[in-house]
Order: sequence, then structure tokens, then C-alpha cells
Amino acid sequence: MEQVGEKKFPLNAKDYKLYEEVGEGVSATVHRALCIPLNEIVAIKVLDLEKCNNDLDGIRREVQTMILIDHPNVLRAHCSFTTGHHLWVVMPYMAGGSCLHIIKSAYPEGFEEPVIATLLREVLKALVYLHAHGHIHRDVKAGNILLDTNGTVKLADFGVAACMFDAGDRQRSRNTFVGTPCWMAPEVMQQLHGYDFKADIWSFGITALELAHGHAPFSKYPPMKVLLMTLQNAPPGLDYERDKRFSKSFREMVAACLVKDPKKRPSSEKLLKHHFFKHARPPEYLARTILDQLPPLGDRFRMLKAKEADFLVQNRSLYEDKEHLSQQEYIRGISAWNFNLEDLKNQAALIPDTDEVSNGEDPHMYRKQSGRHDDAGSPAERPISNSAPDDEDGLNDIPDLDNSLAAFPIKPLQALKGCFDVREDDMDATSPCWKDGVQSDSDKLSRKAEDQEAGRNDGENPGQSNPLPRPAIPGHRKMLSGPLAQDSVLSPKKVVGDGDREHSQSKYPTERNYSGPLQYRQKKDLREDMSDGAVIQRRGRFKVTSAELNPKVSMNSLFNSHSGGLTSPILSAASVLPSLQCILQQNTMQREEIFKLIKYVEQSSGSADFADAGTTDLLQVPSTTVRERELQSQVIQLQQSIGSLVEELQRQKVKNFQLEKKLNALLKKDEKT
Ligand SMILES: Nc1ncnc2c1ncn2[C@@H]1O[C@H](COP(=O)(O)OP(=O)(O)OP(=O)(O)O)[C@@H](O)[C@H]1O
Repeated sequence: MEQVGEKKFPLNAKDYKLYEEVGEGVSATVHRALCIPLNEIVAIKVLDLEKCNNDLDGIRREVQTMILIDHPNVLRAHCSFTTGHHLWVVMPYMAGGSCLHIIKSAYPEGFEEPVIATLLREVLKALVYLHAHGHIHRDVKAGNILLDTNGTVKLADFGVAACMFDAGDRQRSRNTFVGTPCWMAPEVMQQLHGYDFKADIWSFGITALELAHGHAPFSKYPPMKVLLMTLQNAPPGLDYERDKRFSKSFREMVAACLVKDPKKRPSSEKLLKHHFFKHARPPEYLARTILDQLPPLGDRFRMLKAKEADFLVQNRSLYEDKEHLSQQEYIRGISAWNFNLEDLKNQAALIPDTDEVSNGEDPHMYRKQSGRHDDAGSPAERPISNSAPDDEDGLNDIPDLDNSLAAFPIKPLQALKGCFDVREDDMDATSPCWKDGVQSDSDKLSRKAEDQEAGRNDGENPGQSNPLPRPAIPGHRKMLSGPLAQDSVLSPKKVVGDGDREHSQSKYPTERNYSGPLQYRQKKDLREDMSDGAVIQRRGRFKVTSAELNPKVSMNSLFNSHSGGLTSPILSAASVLPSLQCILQQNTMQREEIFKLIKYVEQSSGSADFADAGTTDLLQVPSTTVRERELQSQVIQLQQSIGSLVEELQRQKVKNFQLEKKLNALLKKDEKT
């Protein structure tokens, strides 16, 4: 139980009356509420501790930070306490809502420059204070800039903040991958040398663009693509032509923040002296301009949610395919999450085009262009409308991958397999090779061979995108570790965790269906617990696993799944030999494709930035491929020798049996004589 401030805010839920919901984040819902004894309207952030599991550390950190800080531009908590299995954080009610809400409700094209300057100066004052006290906010974005009715601006959400002066775990946390991809500084993504306050300056620059355009750069792309583009492309910025309405000083301020080398970015203190902020007005200006005509926050929040639901219903045809639904859910879900960078970098290179992930927008956006790129909002970020694609959304620095990728069989969703959690029904139900546990090996093999012969590489086949088969349990629906989880597109179920922590929050009871057979649940749990296939990280609704990348696990699974009713491991091993050969062949082909693509991306980019961006890591792929191939051929050889040993054993058994028979006959003869 914690309490700060002069006013004594009660630490008992009975003393508060919860009103409407006014916000929703990855980890919590926020309500307007009345503090009955003080007769004061407050905001209460409600976190379900039962679903937070091991994320308690993160929550404690957020609350502690919120209570200790003391600056007019930083949202400070009044108090916090637990009630049942919920943690309530009581804070001042910011009736204007977040800048993101305001943009979505009334300013889809972004704000005017004086408004931006005013907002940003207040945020920057908050950063100067936080940095001076050793905090890195790590999640600066429009969604975390809150306004009061009088125009007061406060930076909120310390869910992922880190302290520069901390030792131990918190210090280590600065080497982790935290934040929201579009706003994330390249050095945070790279995780090479850790990062410092300057990471907030990058996010501040991205937030400036978000306020100017109504959405953050790259926001319509999936996180992996955002990673690749942030690392590989020139930094985003204000464009001379497109952003004519903005001043030179604004362009310069943004450019100063969005420098890839953190050392070259100004400190928050220095940035505050930039002449752009001379355009800033007093906070009341915000109340007069952007807040004046807005409906109450609760109504706005409800309208936005309804619009979002409508949008999804109207575009149902687009999302009828579960794959689209998963991707939509996934785009909507990116808010703040951690993941394994290496896995994602590898997966990002496989995303062939964005027509599926960009909500049916220009499928040919990977056109060759020069100069700076710009952006467009994702369904999650941009105001909801059914408008035509924005032609200005060209990505200048993205090479034309169409031809190269056309040959690649994997669709984005499948490309993510291994990074996220997936239910089997997210995957193509017509998978010829591994769909059905009761399918015979020879059947599988012949269908696989047919597919290969026909050159069928349509990307619809999970077996092709991930050639290693998964455990099959005859007669049961399977829960597999793979790509995106799709519970319900309208369900804000969220699971949060970052390595050592896990947190989930579901507003509606549309949880993943665990009511299936126990056997199948155990199987899934077992897979999660296996060291080789363990969930590496969990954040948002996503999980990152290593199982999919580890042939050993899948081989083991293969042995289990194919052993069927046979009791002899030797016999089951021998029976899977043809399948193993088929898999090896497929795997090799796909790995070669991947390698070609990585090479292609590198050559087309040809920029020094890309070398910085972890090319060396990507170059590890061929050596891994070679090693994996060697290992796999060793496995095959071993299987072959096991197979011949089995045959030899059978021969010896037959011989033995015949000899025994002869011996018995001789003995009987002997006895008679
Ligand atoms: N004090 C407040 N007054 C009014 N609205 C608020 C307040 N605090 C939060 N909100 C609203 O609730 C939303 C979610 O809150 P918050 O960001 O703290 O949750 P979260 O789970 O930490 O979110 P995320 O991790 O996605 O940033 C905010 O974006 C904002 O719109």
C-alpha cells in the first residue's frame, strides 16, 4: 500500500466509484472514477494481478516511478493498492485524453505546428526532468502524452521505464528490447552496446512526426518490417515537398532527433533550447484549439472502439481469411512488447509483400525509390476510414523485392511462424503433409512428392513454410507453437512478458480455448517447457519461441508423432526415414531461398547503414545452414544405419528361429531314438 501527496487518498476500493472506461493499454484498463471522501474525480488504472504472473516486478517499478516523480509534466500517481486480485493505481484524471485519442477522433492528418510545438515542449520538459533523475522513459509516443481540460500536458506510462543508476536486474534491463517498434531507436533494436537517454530523443523525434502526420512512420507495417526498415533505411523525417506546411526549424528539430548515431543526438536539455520551441504557446492554447470541440473522453473512447468494430465488420471480407484476421490482430496489438531480435530479423527478411498486412493497400509498395521515405498509419494507428490507399506512402528506400520474393513460398503470416504463438486453425487447414495425425507416412510422402513435382509453392502450406513437422495427435485439434495467435479480432486479450515476466489481461472472456482434451494441453505445455522450444519472450499477445528454429525438437516430435502404436523406437525411427529425407530436401531448398533473399536485400541496399544494422548477424545464416545441413545429413545417415541394423536384426531373428526349429526337430528325433 502506497500513498503520497498532501491529500490523503484512501487506500480502499470502497472509497472509489468506478465510472466509464476511458483508456485501454497492453496491461490495464483505465476508468474515470470518483474518490468519494475527497469528492474528486480521478483516473484509476486497473491491472489484473492474477493475469500478471511474473510481471509484478514491472508493475511495481511503474508504480514506484509514478509515485516518486514530481514534475508538472509527468503524470504522478496519487496512490496504489490491491483489491482482490487487482492492483488499482489512482492518478489525476486527464480529461483531454491522450494525444493519440485526440488525433484519432478529430485530427487524422495531424496537428498544426504551433500545437505540435506546444505539446512537444511540455513533453521535452518532462524528459529533461526524467533524464536528470536518471530515468529513461523508453515509451515516448502520442499515446502516452495526456492532456487535461486546461491544456496541461503530462507524460504518462512508466511501464517500461528504466533507471540509469540501477544495478542488477534493472541495469540489465537496459540491454533488453523494450518499447514500441515504430518509436524505437535503432540502438535499442540492435542491442549491441545498450542504450541511454538518447533512445528517448529518437522516440521524441518519431512522436513529432506522429503529431505532424497523424501516425508514426512505418506504422502500417508489421513489427519485423519496422525493425528492418528502421535499421536499414535513412531515418524518417519531414519532407520538403509533402510537408511544406511545416517550418524549416521544425524539420531541423526532427532531423536532429532522428540521427542514427545516438551520440550525435542532442540531450533533452540541449534540445529544449532549439529555436523550434520558440513557436510554443502556453498550455491554455491547447485547451482553446484542440480540446475545445471534443466530446467527453469516455464518449470519445466508446466511439473509437465502435468505429474500430465497424471497420472490422465492414471489411470482413478482407479479414474473412483467418490469416488476415491474425495479421490485423497482430498489427492492432503492437503497443509495447519484447521479442527476440535475431528471430525477428531472420523472419523480417522473409516477408514478401505487404498487401496482406497493410489492409489491402498498395501491394507494390516495395518500389525502387531514392531519398527519404515516409509513412502511413496502420489500421491501429491511423484514423479508421475506408479511404483509398495513400499514394504518398511510398517507401523510398525499400528495394523492389517483388521478383525475388515471388519465388518464395512463404506469406507473411507463415514467415512469422516460430516467432509467435499460433493455434492450428490459424494455419492452412489443407496442409497436405502434416495436417493430419492419422495420415499414413506413405500418403504424406506421396502427396508431398506430388506437390513438389507440380512446383506448388503457393505459401498456403505450413509444411512448406516450415518443413519440420509438428507433433500430431490423432483425432485431436492441436495447439502448436508457431506464429500469430488469433483469439478474436475484437477481443483485447493481451499477454505481456519479457523473458522473466509474463502478464496477461483479458477484458472479455474470449480466452484461448483450453477446454480441449487434456492430452493436447499437456502436449502444448510440455513444448513450452522444453528447453529447446521454450518460449523465449512473451509480450503483448505474442510469444517468441526457439522451437521452430531448432530441428532437434521437431525431429523428436516427429519420432513421437510417427511412432503411432509401435512400441519399438527402432522400428518407428526406421519408418520415418522417407519423411525425414523429404523434409531435409525441402528444408534445404527453403534455406537456399532465404539465403538468396538476404543476399539480395544486402546488395540492393548497398548502404553502410545496413552494415550497422546487423548484416553480420544475417550473414551467420549460411554457416548455420551448412552446419544444420551437416547435422541433418548425419541424422539421415544414422537413420539409414538404424534401418539396415533393423533389417539385419530381422534377418538374424528369422535365421535364429529356423535354427531353433531345426534344433527342436533334431532334439525330438534324438528323443525318439
Ligand atoms: N490519468 C489518465 N487520465 C485519462 N486517461 C488516461 C489516464 N491514464 C491513462 N489513460 C488512458 O488510458 C490509456 C492506457 O493507459 P496506459 O498507457 O497507462 O496503459 P498501458 O497498459 O500501460 O498501455 P501501453 O503499455 O499500451 O502504453 C492511455 O493511452 C490513455 O488514453
